[in-house]
Amino acid sequence: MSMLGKEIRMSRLVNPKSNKMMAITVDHAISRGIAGMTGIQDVQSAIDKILLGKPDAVTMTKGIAERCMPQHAGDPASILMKISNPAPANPTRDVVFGTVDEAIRMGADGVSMGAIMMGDFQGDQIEKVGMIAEECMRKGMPLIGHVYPKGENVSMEGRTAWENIAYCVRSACELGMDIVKTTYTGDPDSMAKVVSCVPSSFRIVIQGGDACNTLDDYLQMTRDAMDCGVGGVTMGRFVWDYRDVTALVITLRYIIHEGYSVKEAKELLAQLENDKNYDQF
Ligand SMILES: O=C[C@H](O)COP(=O)(O)O
Repeated sequence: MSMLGKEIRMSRLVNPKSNKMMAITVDHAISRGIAGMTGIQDVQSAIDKILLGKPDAVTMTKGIAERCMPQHAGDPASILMKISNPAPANPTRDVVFGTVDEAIRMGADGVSMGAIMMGDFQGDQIEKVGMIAEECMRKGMPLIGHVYPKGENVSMEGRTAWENIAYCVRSACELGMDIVKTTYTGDPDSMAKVVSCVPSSFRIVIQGGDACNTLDDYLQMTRDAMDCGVGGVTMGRFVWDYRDVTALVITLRYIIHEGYSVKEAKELLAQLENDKNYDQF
């Protein structure tokens, strides 16, 4: 079977210079509600600001893509089509509500789905991922998994334990995903152990929201993750809750793709927030 479709789409998701992927997510409302998600209540505005910062991709559901992306049809950023989410009433079970065909029809370069591991619905989650992975393979579509150890059998501390993160990452690889998005363990040494548990061609990217309290911590986590072998980010809340979304997207892009240190990144961010000269970066 030809892998050309997957290869072409993957090449749009990953920066050729850095070999990292930088995606921003706006897919939170179904699982987290909308009242507390102030940065994406006006989702069109959030997407417009994010795309001005030139990420590689934006993760969203089909309905938001249909309504908010037509005016960005010429933008090089890819759509990652999120086809599942947990509902607040059942937080340990991702429910699939979209299809690979819809993602293809909307011009997406990847399908994104979640799986909550180490909980009551783990078997169901594994089964669904396996089936979507097979369909993605057949249709030439990369599959990005949001795979977290957040089931009933995991304590709050266990959600960032390297053993549990490594289990999620390894499972994603075994189930046929192309990229896994998961939680940062909290330090580069334990994250490097996670990275060592999958073949080097398998890409791990990290989320951001829960892990950090301050801007410094967030930038440092991103720098450390890139340095210990993590293959990119798919970040949401911290980015679109920031007072200058476009400036932070550009700053993260310079950490991820241009190798900026935290110090260089903070200088760039200050300059961008002051001058608003986004188009020069
Ligand atoms: O897709 C949503 C992610 O799980 C959350 O990303 P975030 O933690 O950076 O908001």
